[in-house]
Amino acid sequence: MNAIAHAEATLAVIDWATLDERRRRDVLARPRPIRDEAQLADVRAILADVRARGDTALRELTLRLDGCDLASFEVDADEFGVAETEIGADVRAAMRNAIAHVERFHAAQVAADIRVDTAPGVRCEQLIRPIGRVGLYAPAGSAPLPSTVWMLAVPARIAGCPDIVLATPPRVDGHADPAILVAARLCGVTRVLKLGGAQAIAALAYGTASVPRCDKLFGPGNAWVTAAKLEVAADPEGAAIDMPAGPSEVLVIADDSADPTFVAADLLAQAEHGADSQVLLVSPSARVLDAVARAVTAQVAELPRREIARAALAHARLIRVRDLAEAVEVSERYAPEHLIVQTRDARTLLPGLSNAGSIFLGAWSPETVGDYCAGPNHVLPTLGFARSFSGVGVDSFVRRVNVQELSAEGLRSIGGDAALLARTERLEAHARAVDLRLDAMTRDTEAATQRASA
Ligand SMILES: NC(=O)c1ccc[n+]([C@@H]2O[C@H](COP(=O)([O-])OP(=O)(O)OC[C@H]3O[C@@H](n4cnc5c(N)ncnc54)[C@H](O)[C@@H]3O)[C@@H](O)[C@H]2O)c1
Ligand SMILES: N[C@H](CO)Cc1c[nH]c[nH+]1
Ligand SMILES: [Zn+2]
Repeated sequence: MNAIAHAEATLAVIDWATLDERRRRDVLARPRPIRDEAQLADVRAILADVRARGDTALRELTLRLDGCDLASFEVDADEFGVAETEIGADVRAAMRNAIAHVERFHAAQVAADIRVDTAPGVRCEQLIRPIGRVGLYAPAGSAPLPSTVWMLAVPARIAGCPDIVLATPPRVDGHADPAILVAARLCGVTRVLKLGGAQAIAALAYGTASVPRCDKLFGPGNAWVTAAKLEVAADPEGAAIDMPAGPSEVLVIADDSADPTFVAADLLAQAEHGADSQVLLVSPSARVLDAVARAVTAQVAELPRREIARAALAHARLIRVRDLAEAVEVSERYAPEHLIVQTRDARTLLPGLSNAGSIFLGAWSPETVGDYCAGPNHVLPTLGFARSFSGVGVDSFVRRVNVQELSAEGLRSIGGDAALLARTERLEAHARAVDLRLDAMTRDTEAATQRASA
């Protein structure tokens, strides 16, 4: 192990070849997003309180956890108006550009209804129907994230969701972050509630006198938000959720052609999100690993959020592998939220990569552009869920409704199979629902034959 120690942070290079299987598992392990049973108990108490006492509980929790006493959670026209004056024309223009790119990418995701005759007279359809009311969450604890507003609201609107509600934590002065409000307006979201944490999720999932109950909840958040989302998703009376989202993650694969200052900057971009951000560099080049470690240590000192970034760097992993094929293996095994490939011909690695929320190819594709304005979504699976979940997209906001319409000919052709298969499962009532109809058809045919011959 080659350690580059500095006063602020120690970035140690781990040699993958020297690790046994158990150590490899430990190196790639993530901390549990929910700290312990006590934190889970807190979240459950908040959910139960909001269910039992509605707005009164919300008001008390908002005072205790966000430090402000709100008579109403809803952002009114005046507050939207003030927000507009606080955000410069340049920022608004950049938001408009970002929203346009995100719209362009997501518009291409729209799926069409399908209609297939699987056998003569057996018409099968799949209709795409938007979810009725969706609840979006834009984090604003340690840093307000207006970009999350367009990443959620744009696909919701493209999907055709008729009712979009946004929740975001209030500041101690009782106002919502102005950039979040401007972003909401630009996306056509007019209902914004100043609620944060588990209490926001409880209100959106169960409804209160002033918060409408939503069918599905979307968006990232801290451990309280994530735990609350998982709880309401497991409750049949709660709400569906997009995915379990945890702290931000980046894994960079770099070869000896990579610019260490670019790689360091990309690692720090995720590290500054939170002390629990997951930051990994995998490279076959000892020189690059050492140079990146030095560049990280130099760059972090210049950052306003350096203490947060340093806390995340304390558990960053710099892994030396045999070659790029082994780097791909490590990345596939880790399944990062973001994967950055800074190698000579980055695209050649793409066929071997599938366990990642979002992939950034080449030196000119910083992850930052994906966070804001390239077009794809930034609400992505973390915690290894990139193995089985996709990021948010238009399909997250719709349901596929199946339709089947059979003619008599259609039922004649497949009804016998259905009845036989039902009896194989010992489900007699299922079989009879078919047989009754086939018998009726036979009787009708016989009656028609008799009439014709009379
Ligand atoms: N995976 C993704 O796609 C993605 C995208 C963007 C952000 N993120 C992550 O989202 C997270 C945002 O977290 P945040 O904290 O900045 O904002 P947040 O809005 O998620 O949480 C703030 C709220 O947490 C609640 N809270 C704080 N301390 C509490 C306590 N002790 N008990 C109960 N509730 C408490 C408060 O009500 C507060 O309103 C970060 O971890 C970031 O990495 C993930
Ligand atoms: N990187 C975050 C997702 O992990 C998204 C984000 C928003 N703003 C900046 N970054
Ligand atoms: Zn980010």
